Amino acid sequence: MGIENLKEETAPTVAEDLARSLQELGIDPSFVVSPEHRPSGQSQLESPIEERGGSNIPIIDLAALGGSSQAGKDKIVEEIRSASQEWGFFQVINHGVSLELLSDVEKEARDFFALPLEEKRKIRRSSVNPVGYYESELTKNTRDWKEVFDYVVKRKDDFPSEFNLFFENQWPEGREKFRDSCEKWIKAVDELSFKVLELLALSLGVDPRYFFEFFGRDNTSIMRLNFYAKCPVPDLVLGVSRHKDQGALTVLVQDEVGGLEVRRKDGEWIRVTPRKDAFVINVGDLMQVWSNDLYHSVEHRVVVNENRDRFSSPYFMFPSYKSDIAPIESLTDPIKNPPKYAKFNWGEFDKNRKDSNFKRLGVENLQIYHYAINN
Ligand SMILES: O=C(O)CCC(=O)C(=O)O
Ligand SMILES: [Fe+2]
Repeated sequence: MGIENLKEETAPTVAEDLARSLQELGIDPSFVVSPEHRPSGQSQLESPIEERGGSNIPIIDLAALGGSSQAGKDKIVEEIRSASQEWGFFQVINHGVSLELLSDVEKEARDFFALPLEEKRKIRRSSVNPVGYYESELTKNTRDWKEVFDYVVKRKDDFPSEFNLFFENQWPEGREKFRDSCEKWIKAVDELSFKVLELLALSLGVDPRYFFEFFGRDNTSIMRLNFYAKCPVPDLVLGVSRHKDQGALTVLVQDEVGGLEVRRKDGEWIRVTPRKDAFVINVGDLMQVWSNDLYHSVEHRVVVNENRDRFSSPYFMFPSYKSDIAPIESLTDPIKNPPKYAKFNWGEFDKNRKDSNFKRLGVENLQIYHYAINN
């Protein structure tokens, strides 16, 4: 009995074991996701979705947008409405963005991320300039296993001073090709995102240009290049922890490696099948509010793997900081469908969220449900 007691006292706990292994691997423990949110093993996810009794994220062909058939266009709008309600996510093909541009930007991005850390850190994002390189982003107070490079279409010259922010692109020195590809890339994806914004407006039954006023020259949309290095402990960390995107919509490309997972209505995590010729689009928190909960901003996360690095590039469509956001009046009804959210200012919301990327908070950061009205 005495010997057993001794053993119990000296045997390391699971937590101590984990800490030791991480130290041996040189991994910062702040990457480790709490057990209930860890990825659930790969094998099940890789069996075809139909075999698991499920359906996958809809693929919508945009080819008819360029044609003259009204029926073709109406079909797209209907598919977008249905996907936004059922999934909050869809993929689009025949979107008109050049795949050559994508391969240029991917190659340049991979070369950039391969630079030594001290080089990349010369253009590091800060709490006052939210664009540039960054390697220690927190999602749900856990460090993401990724590196990012963020940039915007143009410098925001007349940015409201009370936010103590300025958006000034920081380009790595001597990499003209990188900068050139990035600039072409954001222009092309920005154009596509406006097309999708029009389709979303139509799908909600409002004027196709309804949302444009929020996305004038002083919009705060951000293009991101993501690099997820291969990881020796993919079961313990996430490339990005579960989260919802806070903007209007996100337009993303991913390479063939895969790892983006979306939480389906039944709670199951569904892997988005990578397609080089597709953009993955999801409606964000603002679309949820505008639609008065007809559409949902859905949780998603990124799983990493042991064997391959992964590249993705999301464009976050964010409005002007002056924008006030509230459910669209014509979609509400005082009796049958009262507004589910109080009006709030995008600038205050986003600034609060940006600050939480830098500070480790004991509580969840600001979410749209904090503006919900309990009818
Ligand atoms: O890399 C991805 O596939 C998704 C990234 C993402 O969800 C995000 O950055 O908000
Ligand atoms: Fe996201």
